[in-house]
Amino acid sequence: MGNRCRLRTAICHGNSRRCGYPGLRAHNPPTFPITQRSRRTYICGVKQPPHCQMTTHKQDAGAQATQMNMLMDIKRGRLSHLSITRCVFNQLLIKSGRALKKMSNTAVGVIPSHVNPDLQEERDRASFNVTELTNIIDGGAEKTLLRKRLEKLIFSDPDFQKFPDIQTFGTNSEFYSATVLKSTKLFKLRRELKWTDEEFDIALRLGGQGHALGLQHGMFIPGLERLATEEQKAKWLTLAKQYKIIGTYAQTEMGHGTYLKGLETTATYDPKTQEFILNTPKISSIKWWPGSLGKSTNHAIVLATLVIKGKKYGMHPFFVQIRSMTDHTPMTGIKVGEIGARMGRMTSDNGYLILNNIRIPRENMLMKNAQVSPDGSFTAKAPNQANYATMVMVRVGLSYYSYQLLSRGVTIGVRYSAVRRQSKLDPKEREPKILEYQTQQYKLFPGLALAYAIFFSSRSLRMKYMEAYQEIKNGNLQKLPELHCESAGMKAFCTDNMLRELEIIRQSCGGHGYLNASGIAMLVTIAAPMVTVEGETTVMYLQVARYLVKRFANASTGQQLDGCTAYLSMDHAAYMCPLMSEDDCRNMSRLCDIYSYRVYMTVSRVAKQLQTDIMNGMPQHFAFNKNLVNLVRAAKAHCYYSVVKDFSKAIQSMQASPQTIKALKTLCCFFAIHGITEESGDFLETESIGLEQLQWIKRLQGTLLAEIRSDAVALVDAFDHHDISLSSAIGSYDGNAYERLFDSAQKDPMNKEEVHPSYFQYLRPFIQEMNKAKL
Ligand SMILES: CCCCCCCC(=O)SCCNC(=O)CCNC(=O)[C@H](O)C(C)(C)COP(=O)(O)OP(=O)(O)OC[C@H]1O[C@@H](n2cnc3c(N)ncnc32)[C@H](O)[C@@H]1OP(=O)(O)O
Ligand SMILES: Cc1cc2nc3c(=O)[nH]c(=O)nc-3n(C[C@H](O)[C@H](O)[C@H](O)COP(=O)(O)OP(=O)(O)OC[C@H]3O[C@@H](n4cnc5c(N)ncnc54)[C@H](O)[C@@H]3O)c2cc1C
Repeated sequence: MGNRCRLRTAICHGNSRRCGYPGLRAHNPPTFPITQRSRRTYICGVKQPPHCQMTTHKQDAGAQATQMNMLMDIKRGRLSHLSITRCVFNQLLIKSGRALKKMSNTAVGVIPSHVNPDLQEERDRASFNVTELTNIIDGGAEKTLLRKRLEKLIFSDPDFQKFPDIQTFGTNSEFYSATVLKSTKLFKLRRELKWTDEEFDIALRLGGQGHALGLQHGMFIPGLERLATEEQKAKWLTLAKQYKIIGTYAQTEMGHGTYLKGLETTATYDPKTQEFILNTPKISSIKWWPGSLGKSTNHAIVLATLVIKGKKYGMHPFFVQIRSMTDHTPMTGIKVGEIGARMGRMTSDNGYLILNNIRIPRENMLMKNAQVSPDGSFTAKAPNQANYATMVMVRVGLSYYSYQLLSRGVTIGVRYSAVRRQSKLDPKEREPKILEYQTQQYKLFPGLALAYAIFFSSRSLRMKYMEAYQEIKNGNLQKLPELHCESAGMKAFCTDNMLRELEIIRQSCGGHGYLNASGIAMLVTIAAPMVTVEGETTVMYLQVARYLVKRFANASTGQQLDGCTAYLSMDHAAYMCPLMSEDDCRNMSRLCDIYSYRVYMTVSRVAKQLQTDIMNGMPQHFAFNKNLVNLVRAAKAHCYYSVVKDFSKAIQSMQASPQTIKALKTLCCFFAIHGITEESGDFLETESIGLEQLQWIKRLQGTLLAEIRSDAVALVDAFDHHDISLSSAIGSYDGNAYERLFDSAQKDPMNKEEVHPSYFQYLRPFIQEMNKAKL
């Protein structure tokens, strides 16, 4: 109601005493029932003066002139569109004839075709060529063209164009249907157009959030590729790749997600029938969370503890049909469904699965790594952890996915900050863009730098993964421990920091950041589970720490280490902080040395403490638990160092113009020194830097914020996210944030009717009752 009054105030040129909101307090509410006829003449129970009663009373000349002036103001862009409702405007149209109608179309619900001048100004001042950086991110100019070609194809489809609105306003069920439609359309296009894997990957990324059938390509197909024998692949992988079957990866249970040795689902071998009998015997053993399971899939890779003649052989994968291929109903003995509403948008139909004496043929155990022969003898070709291969792949993928989410978020935050004006810096000047405030830069630029850092580091991880995967496929598991450490560490680092920065960016958008239409709120909720899925952050950091402590022990015996822990075997005895002056703080090689020393000290201290505790008689698991916080600290330090190093190396080897290199170097340096200021306690405590160096670093941080500020919009433009992928009213390429916000509000189903049914059901009787009451 208040809003309505405020709107009237705006329309009446702020004459609030005559018809507006503050005047309300001076009036008594009407003491008669409000009828359809009388409704328009009363706003908040206040009888409106004639010039505000546009549809019910004849306008006088003055009121007409007022409306005409207002329309002219709107046309010139002087009046905030937020302050005009479509309904009031329609009333104006009826009264003011064709000439006015023409003008009004440019004002309400119509998004200008030009780029917001405030954003254009930012683009004009860029110090480097944005397209060049976009090409680097895409992997070359021809890849950018390929992406754009796919964008054009996919986003010309009205169903994809509608998707952002369904995401913002649809019910869970509508959103789920839209994601099924989206997945099936992309799958069909892939077949019809014979897309390569690369083209399909790009298409999936462009498709934005929510793929009901995402697990098909996310884990089901990769699971079959990694866990099935050649014979099994010929049978099922082909069906899966042709979408003749739709599947998921069902590992987590209600009682256990992290501790895989604790899984309670059993696959008991029956040599008489040569079948496995699958059971989820207790409430805690119900499969719980698998994506696409709730409503979409008809098959699953079910991870279960193998039992032969009463003996347990650890977790193994089984190929199970869960729904009928004719009517999609659950197979006999299976109960399956959705697990319920969750935080934010449900980007997949996560499900539960109960298995009650489900018999599957012996051949349905995925036997690449271990076999059960018809008589029930068990043989393993690889350690049981080889069955974790699908998870390693997804962890690598999630690191890159963190880049995608964060780069979208920071695009929204930076563009919005360039078009939003608020408060005063110089009292004589107009209100500045909020991007001018140093504190705003401090909210946005760590996320911007992190997005680039994650991009380059996850790209490097992907390359290492491809190399190692080829060897692992051929049975050489030598690189597996390091790959596990790096993928677990990057997954934890990227998702954890990405989520933190996204929430800060959301807050940097003020009130609008809380609206779904902003796009940033949605990104935060989509990012939230990423810290949990595929290995919870702390658990993953502890896997890294375990590897670091082992490698430290190796290095202590004089072994020369290679790979990501090589620094542990370097001689650090003569370490001195390499920063001799403030200028040195821009030297990436010196900053990397500081990081390397900090990790070395953190790892060595916790490793020595563990050793002392064990030597003093503490059982190993107790000693480990007593040092968990410091172990996680060591793992985080290791990961930060790796990412700084990867980012810096990528720039060193980059073929690009000096201007682009300079912009990236500034960002990389900012990323490194930001990490030091954030954890200055650790850096000081380990004597990686001294107090004086910290002061230099903090001073430089201010300078770098100002340097990045002038290129901030160009740096986010270089990500080149399509407006449909961004789904953001405040972060679109044209920067017409207010018009898009208003336009979006008009699409809210709540605005379909002028008066909500609850008014007639509850509010009107209540108001009437209150008006009849004596006191
Ligand atoms: C877009 C969004 C898509 C989202 C999709 C999400 C899908 C999912 O979430 S699927 C479910 C994912 N589930 C998980 O990630 C479970 C997490 N838990 C685990 O991975 C394991 O239980 C873990 C790593 C914590 C512990 O492993 P576990 O074997 O039980 O015991 P642990 O004693 O720690 O390790 C034994 C050895 O295996 C090694 N190891 C552990 N994991 C791996 C691995 N993945 N690869 C290679 N080696 C491994 C350890 O380093 C250790 O080696 P060593 O003995 O030489 O030190
Ligand atoms: C959106 C979403 C999608 C998912 N999709 C799938 C899917 O497709 N397939 C599937 O199988 N699963 C899926 N999962 C499940 C997911 O993989 C698990 O939730 C995840 O692995 C974490 O396990 P948990 O829930 O058991 O957490 P828990 O392990 O119970 O974690 C709770 C807390 O305990 C702590 N903790 C646990 N163990 C240790 C330890 N050893 N040391 C120190 N601290 C510890 C953790 O740090 C955390 O703080 C999905 C989950 C979500 C949220």
